[in-house]
Amino acid sequence: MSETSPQQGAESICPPVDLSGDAGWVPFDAPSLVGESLRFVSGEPDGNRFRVRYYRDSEQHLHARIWFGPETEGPPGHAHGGAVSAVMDEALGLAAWAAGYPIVVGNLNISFRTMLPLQKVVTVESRVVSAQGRKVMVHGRLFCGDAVYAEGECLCITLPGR
Ligand SMILES: CCCCC/C=C\C/C=C\C/C=C\C/C=C\CCCC(=O)SCCNC(=O)CCNC(=O)[C@H](O)C(C)(C)COP(=O)(O)OP(=O)(O)OC[C@H]1O[C@@H](n2cnc3c(N)ncnc32)[C@H](O)[C@@H]1OP(=O)(O)O
Repeated sequence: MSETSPQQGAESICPPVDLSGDAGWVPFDAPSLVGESLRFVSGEPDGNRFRVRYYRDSEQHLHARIWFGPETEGPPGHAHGGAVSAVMDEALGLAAWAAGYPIVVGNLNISFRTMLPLQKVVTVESRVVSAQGRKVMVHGRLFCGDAVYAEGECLCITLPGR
């Protein structure tokens, strides 16, 4: 039996993708706000899983430009629902942090509206829609052009003492 190298069968790294923002968006430095812990989604900006860049618009709303790579596959040729959920978890939770609320996510509801083809650049837009006591509600939508792939409602709970 011939030996196989761990490299054999590994997918090669996909070429660069354009994650630039819309006119008027300003790059948002997530690690400077929340530290380096967001590696699950944002940790490999040149890899084959997710590639993410965050921006804020002139009204300070957070936007994410995201490429779903081949390693996010669920249904053949399309993104795994957990991959979409992970992106929404990070992007909507980060939107609360960016709005000044030190939170963790307590509840996240995702509606998967359309299957998301792999190797597509999409946008997550988010809005902090309410803040009452420790509860901060953030809504978001993952889309490209007219195609909406997922919508999310994220209940964030502020952490006392932070
Ligand atoms: C990701 C690192 C997190 C570490 C945090 C530390 C430092 C933070 C630093 C950086 C963070 C960086 C980035 C953040 C951005 C994105 C990261 C992605 C987001 C995540 O991936 S984050 C991980 C997943 N997340 C969890 O791992 C949470 C596990 N969980 C808990 O840690 C507790 O469960 C907690 C704290 C949520 C609440 O616990 P608690 O004891 O402090 O407060 P309590 O239970 O009293 O709830 C107070 C009021 O919220 C209502 N409430 C609570 N939970 C609810 C629910 N599920 N549905 C409906 N209402 C709910 C109650 O009903 C009550 O409401 P009322 O006051 O009206 O009665």
